Amino acid sequence: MEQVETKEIRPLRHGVKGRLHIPGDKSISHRSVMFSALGSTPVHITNFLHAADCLSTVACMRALGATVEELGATELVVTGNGLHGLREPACVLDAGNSGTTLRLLLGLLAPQPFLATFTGDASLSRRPMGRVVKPLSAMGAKIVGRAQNTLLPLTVLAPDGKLHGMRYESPVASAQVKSALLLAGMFADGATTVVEPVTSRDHTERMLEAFGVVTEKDGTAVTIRPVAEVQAPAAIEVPGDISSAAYWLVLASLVPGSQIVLENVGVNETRTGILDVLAAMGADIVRTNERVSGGEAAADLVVTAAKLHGTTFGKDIMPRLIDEIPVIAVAALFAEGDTVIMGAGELRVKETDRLQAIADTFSALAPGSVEAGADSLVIHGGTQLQRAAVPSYDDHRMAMSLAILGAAGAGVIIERPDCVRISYPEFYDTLAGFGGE
Ligand SMILES: O=C(O)C1=C[C@@H](OP(=O)(O)O)[C@@H](O)[C@H](O)C1
Ligand SMILES: C=C(OP(=O)(O)O)C(=O)O
Repeated sequence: MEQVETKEIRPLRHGVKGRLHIPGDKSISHRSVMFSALGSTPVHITNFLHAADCLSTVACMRALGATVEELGATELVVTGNGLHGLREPACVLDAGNSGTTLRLLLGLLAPQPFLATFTGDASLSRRPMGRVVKPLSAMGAKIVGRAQNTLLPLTVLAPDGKLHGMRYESPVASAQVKSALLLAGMFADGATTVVEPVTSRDHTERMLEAFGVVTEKDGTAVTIRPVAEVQAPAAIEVPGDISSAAYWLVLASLVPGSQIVLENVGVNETRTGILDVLAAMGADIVRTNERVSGGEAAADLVVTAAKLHGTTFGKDIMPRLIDEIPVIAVAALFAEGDTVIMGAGELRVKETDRLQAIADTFSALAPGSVEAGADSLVIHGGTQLQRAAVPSYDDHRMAMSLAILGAAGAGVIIERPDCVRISYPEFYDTLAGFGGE
């Protein structure tokens, strides 16, 4: 029988204390390298997220002709060959586990006068790409692939002339869809507008502005016009990732006696849904040292343990906390009363089906604690916990959320734990520093 790697997380015996550096934001790190590759002057990127997903983006951009120098693990200098300077890659582009790499690059490569083929890992090969291929094809892109051009492997061919700008009403609130179309729209023959049901994270719009490209916002609609060139900034400082800070926000809230300071966390309001939900649950989180860098807001977050109670939220806040649902579900498990999460269907098409994964693992660790619907979860707080072995589903956010559940509760054994390398390689070391291993 195949030996499955496991990691045991023990219950913490005391509160967590101290100051933590939070690794760079994943979304902003991807964009910093992609957009710098479109300029013609060097961009010095600091606090870059040195994790597998962003390294997939670095490898793809190198294959497309950009120069990426690594001054250190989290410090890069990226130099492009101008807006029209990407070149045909000599190899297949591997997006690994990263939906952001694949969807944004489909948009960026759709207008280019060359061929590129994408592959990815087993998880990415199951995720839906029709949501970007369909609108890009309507703009004139030629993208072919498995399952009627909706699944990896996918090949982007040179289009016949320029793509056509268009107005697209997206059925999903997705920054990856929006960003793919805005990037393609830079090279189109007219304006491109993306309308979302609810506004998704706006890092693309903010970083484009730092590159001298203005987008126009009108409600949930964003418009980009054709661009002749971009002016790369000399430097980009990536703030800490609130999606990584989320694990410590929940752990310190749950374990009595805790107080920690999470340094330099990105608090762009399209990302701070978790702060609003935890506040509604009674958490004690205070922002200090608020500042803005490169158009992105950041702050230190001071978290003190508090008694949490259940809450209800739905689709309007979902894009602002989409990746934090697994760890919010952990907070709900320790809260008093029920938490109801609605409009969360997008979780079914992430690295794994996260609604099913939460339902199955919580049922093993706290039998009877969760009911999953088609796009909803009800979590019964205060359910009796037990130690058990549970799979990570090779999903970094599931592995980290389960580790927090075990550390704050009765312990846990995580099968296939190493997927945390996707977004937070030092996660287990940090948890061990708190006594959780
Ligand atoms: O644009 C981005 O950087 C991301 C957008 C979100 O995905 P969707 O666009 O699919 O919602 C999020 O889940 C992902 O982790 C990163
Ligand atoms: C969904 C995620 O990322 P991506 O879509 O880039 O794979 C995530 O990090 O939780």
